[in-house]
Amino acid sequence: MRIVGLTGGIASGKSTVSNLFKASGIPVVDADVVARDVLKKGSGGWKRVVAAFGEEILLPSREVDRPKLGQIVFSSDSKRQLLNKLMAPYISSGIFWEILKQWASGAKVIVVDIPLLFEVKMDKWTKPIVVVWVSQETQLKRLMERDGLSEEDARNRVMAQMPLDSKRSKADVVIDNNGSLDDLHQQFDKVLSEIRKPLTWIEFWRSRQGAFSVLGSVILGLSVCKQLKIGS
Ligand SMILES: CC(C)(COP(=O)(O)OP(=O)(O)OC[C@H]1O[C@@H](n2cnc3c(N)ncnc32)[C@H](O)[C@@H]1O)[C@@H](O)C(=O)NCCC(=O)NCCS
Ligand SMILES: Nc1ncnc2c1ncn2[C@@H]1O[C@H](COP(=O)(O)OP(=O)(O)OP(=O)(O)O)[C@@H](O)[C@H]1O
Repeated sequence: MRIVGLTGGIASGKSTVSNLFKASGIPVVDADVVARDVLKKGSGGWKRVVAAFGEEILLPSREVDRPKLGQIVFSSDSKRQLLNKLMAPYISSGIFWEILKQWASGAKVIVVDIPLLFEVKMDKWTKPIVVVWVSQETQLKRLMERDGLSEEDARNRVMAQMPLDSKRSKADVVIDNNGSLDDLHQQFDKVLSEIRKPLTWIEFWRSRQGAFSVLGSVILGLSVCKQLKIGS
């Protein structure tokens, strides 16, 4: 099994590339989707975040007012770090379970689409690391167009992440997404051939995917035993 790390900056084009992986039959674990579930009303993450930020971040439905919480955390490093600290355990375990489910269903390659790959140290578990890179000018333009943000709000969100050039320097594979969608598709085809090659044994163990496979086998084995009530 190969766990591919897909990252970039906000609005750099990760979801666009994710959709190309899905269209090629490769399952994608989307960290943003996992993070949304963590904040679902009544969940453990929701309780911790509401306790820390107060009920003013809730809509009348008592679901989190996401734009409002975004405004709070993307304009204050300390509040963003607090949110990350509260949510990180739930996000990491959620990503782990999603990968395990895909692996148990026989997936040979799994892509993890995660904006904060380096920040949450998921880069240790993925190979290759694919970074979708754009210039900051393109990034701000697309972010403002897509989300209807002011330049200040867009810049706050961009500055809340590790600089994209730093991520690019840590990448195994860089997709330059400054061009058209056709240009992106051409680069994607090269990436696809790269990730379909099996990992060498050294890559398998060095990227901790060996450890993941052992851990996943133990957990799956225990859940099968529990279901069959073996050893009870
Ligand atoms: C603050 C929240 C509620 C704002 O929600 P909103 O719907 O407006 O934005 P959304 O979740 O779609 O995020 C848009 C993009 O913002 C960036 N982003 C999100 N959270 C963070 C963060 N903590 N630090 C830096 N960038 C972030 C990502 O590139 C993401 O793709 C939301 O971003 C959130 O819950 N963030 C904390 C969880 C997290 O860290 N998610 C990143 C997964 S690795
Ligand atoms: N090559 C391209 N040319 C023009 N527009 C693009 C290109 N790639 C992506 N876009 C557009 O730019 C915006 C951001 O792309 P996308 O949503 O894929 O970024 P993302 O990295 O997933 O963002 P986020 O971090 O918010 O999840 C979208 O509106 C998308 O349609």
